[in-house]
Amino acid sequence: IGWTAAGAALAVAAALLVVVGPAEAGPAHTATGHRWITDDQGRALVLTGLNTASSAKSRPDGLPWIKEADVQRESDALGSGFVRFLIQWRNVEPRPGEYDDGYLAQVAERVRWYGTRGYRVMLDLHQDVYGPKVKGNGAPEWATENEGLPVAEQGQWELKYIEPGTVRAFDNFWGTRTASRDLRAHYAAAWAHVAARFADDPAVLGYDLMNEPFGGSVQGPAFEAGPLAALYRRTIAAIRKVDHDSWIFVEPEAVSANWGLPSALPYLADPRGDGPEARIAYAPHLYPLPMDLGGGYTGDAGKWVDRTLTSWREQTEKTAERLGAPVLIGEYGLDTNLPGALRYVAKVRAMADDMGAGTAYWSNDPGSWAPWDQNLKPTALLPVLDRPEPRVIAGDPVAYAWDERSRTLSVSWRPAEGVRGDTEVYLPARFFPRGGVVAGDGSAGVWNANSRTLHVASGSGGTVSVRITPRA
Ligand SMILES: CN(C)c1ccc(C(=O)NC[C@H]2N[C@H](CO)[C@@H](O)[C@@H]2O)cc1
Repeated sequence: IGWTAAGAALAVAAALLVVVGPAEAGPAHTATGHRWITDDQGRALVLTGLNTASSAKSRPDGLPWIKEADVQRESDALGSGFVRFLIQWRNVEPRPGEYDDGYLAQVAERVRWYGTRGYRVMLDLHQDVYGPKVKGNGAPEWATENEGLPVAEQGQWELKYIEPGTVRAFDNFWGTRTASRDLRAHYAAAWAHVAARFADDPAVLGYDLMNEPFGGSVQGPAFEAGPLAALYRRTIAAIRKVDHDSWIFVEPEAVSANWGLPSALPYLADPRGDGPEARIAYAPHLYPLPMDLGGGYTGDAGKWVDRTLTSWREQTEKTAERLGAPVLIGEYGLDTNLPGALRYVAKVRAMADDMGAGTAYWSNDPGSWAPWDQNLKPTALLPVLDRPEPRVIAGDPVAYAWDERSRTLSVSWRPAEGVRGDTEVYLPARFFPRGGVVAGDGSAGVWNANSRTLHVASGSGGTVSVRITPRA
């Protein structure tokens, strides 16, 4: 059976695992007490942005299509403050043990384009289908041991993952078939080299260790709790030797977690410390398989998507709690020509707000998935992504939610010891042409027209709750 058919069965099974119910966010609440990624003033970060860029997978230079002006355009159009920036192992380590610091200098220049505009950057060592030698992207040829086994082109790109050559390359990478070369040592060392380069870069928030991990012949809990967790532990240790403070993001196996199935990823200790000192974050992707069945987000397909969202949230929060980790949805997205697509994106953003999770939409590459077309003109997706949202919250977030009907952004938090600065909320021009008015606790707010952010000071003690509406 095709991968999608098998996947559909899995996704339906996952959806049945949960009590029937919509994925609608409940009363706007976020899980207080759960972990947050914080800035150097101790404020909770609400990370919202795009994946940049799928084009890096195939370009020989391993870089995204953008120029600096495109970063400025995104900042003006979306007010986003976060980017998941794709980089390639083939460009980091073109020959075994030899690192291309010219490539990292090119990456650093693009990081600066984002950093000077207030963005935080997560570097994603990206792979799909292992690497170019097996018709994928990511790994260098010298690290691709497919032993001459074939990889036939497929109508659906995902099916290349289960071609003989690809499975063999993954098995030899993970060392689960024979005592092959320790390619995992190279992978951890490559990350240490990247981390040493960016450890002191104020714009780099952290590192996404591997995009959508795949276990080859070993799947599910045996993979996640086995070779995947072992590689993560090895890589975390290597990074922490050169970078004490950056966040380290770990992903579950893609073919289960993307679709709302459970992850068996175990707790991963951070050498920098446990509990509040740990800086390990959980970064799953969200792609409800019923969406791929062509019905978009309408009718029965829409109902199955909602069940998948409910299952996905339940499994994600279970795994994040086990890891003691904040959640960042590293990828979500779809072809916005599908029926109901924009309603789906809005629902994912509302769910992420309700979870207190960051989001990186897939992707910024011009086209039908993106907020801009091939001529860089805004698509109907842009206003759905360009929504009022906190950027930083000066304490322990209790809840935040945007209600389009009443044009009200509600934010509540508990001021916390040692947290300095204001709560800053982003107010897009389409809803707040002249900024916002604060009702409830907190100060009247100070408007920064450049960044389109309203800065709200909060008193001490108790819970601060504010409702922000457009200034007349
Ligand atoms: C069979 N396997 C292992 C598999 C199937 C499907 C996906 C996928 O859809 N991924 C979703 C998106 N993520 C990548 C980039 O990370 C995009 O190319 C996919 O659309 C991944 C793996």
